[in-house]
Amino acid sequence: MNAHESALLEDLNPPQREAVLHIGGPLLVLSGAGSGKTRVITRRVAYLVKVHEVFPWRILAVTFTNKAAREMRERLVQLLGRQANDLVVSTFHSAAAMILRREAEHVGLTRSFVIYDDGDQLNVVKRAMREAGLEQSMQPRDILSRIDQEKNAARLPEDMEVEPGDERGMLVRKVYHAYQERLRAANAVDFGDLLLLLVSLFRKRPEVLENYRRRFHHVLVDEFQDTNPVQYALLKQLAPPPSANLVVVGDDDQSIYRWRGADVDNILNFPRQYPGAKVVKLEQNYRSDRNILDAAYEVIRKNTRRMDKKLWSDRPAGQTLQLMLNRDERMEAQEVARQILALQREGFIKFSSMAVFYRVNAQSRVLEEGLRLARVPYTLVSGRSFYDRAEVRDASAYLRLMVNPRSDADLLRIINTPARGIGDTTVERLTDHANTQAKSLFEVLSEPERVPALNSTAVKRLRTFHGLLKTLHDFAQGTTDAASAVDEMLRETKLVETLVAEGSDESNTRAENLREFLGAAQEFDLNRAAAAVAAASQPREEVPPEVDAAPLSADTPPLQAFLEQISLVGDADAEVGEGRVALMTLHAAKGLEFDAVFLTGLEDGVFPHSRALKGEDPDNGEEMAEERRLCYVGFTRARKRLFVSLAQCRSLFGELRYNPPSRFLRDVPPALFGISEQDVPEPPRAVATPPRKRTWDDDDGPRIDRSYSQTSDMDSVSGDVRGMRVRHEQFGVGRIVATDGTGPNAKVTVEFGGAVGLKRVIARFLMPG
Ligand SMILES: Nc1ncnc2c1ncn2[C@@H]1O[C@H](COP(=O)(O)OP(=O)(O)OP(=O)(O)O)[C@@H](O)[C@H]1O
Ligand SMILES: [Mg+2]
Repeated sequence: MNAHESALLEDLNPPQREAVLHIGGPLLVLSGAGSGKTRVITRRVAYLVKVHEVFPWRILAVTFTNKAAREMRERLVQLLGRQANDLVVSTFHSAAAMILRREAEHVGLTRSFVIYDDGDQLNVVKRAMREAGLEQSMQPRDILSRIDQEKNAARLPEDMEVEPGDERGMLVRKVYHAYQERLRAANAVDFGDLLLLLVSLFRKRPEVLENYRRRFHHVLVDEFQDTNPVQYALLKQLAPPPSANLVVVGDDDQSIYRWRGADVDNILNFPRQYPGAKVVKLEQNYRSDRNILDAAYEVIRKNTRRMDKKLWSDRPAGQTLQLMLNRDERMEAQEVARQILALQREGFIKFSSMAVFYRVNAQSRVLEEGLRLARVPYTLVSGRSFYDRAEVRDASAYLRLMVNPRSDADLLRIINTPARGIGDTTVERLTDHANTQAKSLFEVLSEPERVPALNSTAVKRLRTFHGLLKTLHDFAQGTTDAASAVDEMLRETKLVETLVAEGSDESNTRAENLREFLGAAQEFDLNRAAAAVAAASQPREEVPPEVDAAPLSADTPPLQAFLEQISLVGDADAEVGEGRVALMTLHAAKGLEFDAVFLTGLEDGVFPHSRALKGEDPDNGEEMAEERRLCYVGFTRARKRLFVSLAQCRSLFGELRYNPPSRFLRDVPPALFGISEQDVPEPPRAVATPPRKRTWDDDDGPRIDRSYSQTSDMDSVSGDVRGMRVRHEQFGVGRIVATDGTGPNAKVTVEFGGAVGLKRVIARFLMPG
C-alpha cells in the first residue's frame, strides 16, 4: 500500500473500505443515517483519482442540494488539491443545465435560454389557458402541479397517459402542450425541463448521449433514495445497466421527497435494475450519541414497509433527549433561545454547531423573533429569499432580457417597472397583438404603431421602452463579465435611483438590496476568474481525441452563467454564517449534522403535518410514513444534544390551534427523555371543550395531563381524544377515531358498534361513554 492509499483508507471501517475499493460496475451502499455514506463517496472519488489514476474529468458526482455539492467539493479539494477542479460535482439540476446549454440547439433552444421559476411558470400557464379559452376550467396552480408531476415522471405532453373520458386529464394535456410551446417560444425552460429535455434528447439522439458516455466513466450519486423517475432515467442513460460504474448511496428511511416525485423503490429495486450490483451495508453510526440513535430507531421502526437496519454505535449513551413543553409558540421560541444560550455558556457548544428545525416555513417567523429578542445570532437557511425579493427579481428580469429578449414573462414583469406610464390596457393590446402574430412581445415592440387601438402617447412610450431593452441587449453582447452588465442595467433602468427618490426606509432597503445584487455579480466574476486561472495552470493529461473533456460550463458566457447560478439557488443553499445558529426546515436539514438540534412543533397537525392525518388509516398511510422518515432525518442530525419541543396551543396560518402532542413522541421510550412513564404527554388528554362545558373534564373523563401543562396558565383545554369511549343519544357507544377542529363544535369521527359504523358528529352531542 502506498502512502496515498493508506491515507485514504485508514479511517474507514471494513465495509466502507470495501465500497471505496470496489473495482468497477454498479455498487449500492444502503445504510442508515450517519454511517458514513457521504464519506464513502468523497473517499472513493479521491481514491479513483489518486490510486487508480482516473482523470478527474471522467468523474461525475451528483447530490441534491447546492449546499451538499459545495461541501462535497470542499472536501475533495482538501483530498485532491487542484485536481479537484476538473471533477464535476454538482446537483442533478445544475449538471443537467450545463449539459443542456451545450446541446441547446438540438432541443429548439439557443444557448441563452433562461430558467423560469414557479412564479414565471404560473404566469405562462395562465397565458396558455387564456389563449386556449380554458381560463375557467381548472385552477392554474393545479394544472401546474400536474405538469410538474408529468415532468418528474419523465413524460412530455405526447407521452401523457390519459384515460378516455378523463376530461381533466385531457385538459391538463392540452394546457401542458400549449405551455411547452410558450416556453420554447420564449427560449425558456422550467426546472423540470432541465432534466426532461435532456433525457428526451438522449433518447432521440443516441450519438449525443454517446459523447457523454465516452467522457464520464464514473458516476456517483449521494442521497439516491430521493431520485425521481426523470433523474433515474438520466442516470441510466449516462451509466447504463448492467455494468456501468454507477455508485449510488442512500437510505430508504430518509426518503423525504415523495411530493416531488421521488420514489423510494428506486433504491430498493436497484439490484434488480443493475443485476450483479454489489451491495454494501454500513452498520456503524459515527454521528450520534446512543440515546439519540435509539430514539430515532424507535420512531422509524413503526414504518411497515422498510428494510430493517439497526445501527450500532460505540459512542457513549450521552445525555438524555430533552422534552420542552410550552404554553404556546412564543414561549417555545423563547425557551429555544434560552436553551441555546445555556448550551453555549455551560455546554461549550458553539452557535455554529446548533440548529433549529421546523416542519413548515410559517413556523420560522416566531422562532426568528425569539432568537432576535434573546440576541442569539442565527442564519435562516432559506437561500431563495434574497433572490425572491421583488426588486431583485425585477433586476434579474432585466438581466434575463439582456441575454434573451424573447422571454415574455420577464418582459411583462418589468414593462412598467420603474413606472413609465405603460398601463394595463396597453399591455393587453400588446399581448393580443403578439398572440395573433405569433411573435414575442419584444418583436412586436419594435413596431408599436402596428398594435391596434393604441394612442400616440402609448406608442411613444412603448418605443422608448423598446429602445431601452435594445440598448441593454446590445451591451450584453459585448460584455465579458457579469458585474458590468448588472452595473449597466442598473444605470440604464434607474431602478436604484427610483427607489432612493422614494425616500422611505422600505425603499432605501430595497435600493440596498440592489447594490448587494451588484455585489453578488462581482463576487461571481472573481470566483470565475480564480477558477479559470486554476484550470489554466494545471497540467492537462493526454485527452483522447474523441473525448470532450472541457469543463461543462466552459463556453457559457459570464452573464448567462451568473443567471443560471441564481436560478438554481435552492431552498437549502444559504451559507450558514460563522458563529450563527442555523434555522431551517426539516427538508433542508438532510445530510447535515450538528452538536445540538432543536426540533420544534412536535404536535399532531404540525408534525406530523395535518395532511398526513387525513384519511382512513393515518398510521399506515404513505404520507404518514413519509412524515415519520422526516422525523428520523431530524433526530439523526444531532450529535450530542437533541431537544424536542411542543406547544399546547399555537397560532399558525392565522388560526389558533390546540394540537395534541405528536404521535412520534409516544414512540420514544420515556427513559430516553429521562422521565418516567407518567410524565409523558400522553393520552388520555383533555378534549377541546371550554371550561364552562365540563362534559369531558370531570373525574371520569380525560383531563389535562399536569406534566404536559406545567408551563401553562390557560384554563381552556384541548388534546388528543382518539381512542376515547363516548356515548351519543341516538348512535349509542363508540370510540373516537379522529377529530377535526377544537371547541364544542369540533367535528368528531366515531366508530360506533354494530350496524352504525363510522359517523361524524359534533362534539357537544357526545358524552363520555
Ligand atoms: N470510519 C469512520 N470513522 C470516524 N468517523 C466517521 C467514519 N465514517 C464516518 N464518520 C463520520 O461520521 C459522520 C457521518 O458521516 P456521513 O455524513 O458520511 O454519514 P451519512 O451516512 O452520509 O449520513 P446521512 O445519512 O445523514 O447522510 C461524519 O461526521 C463523518 O465524518
Ligand atoms: Mg450523507
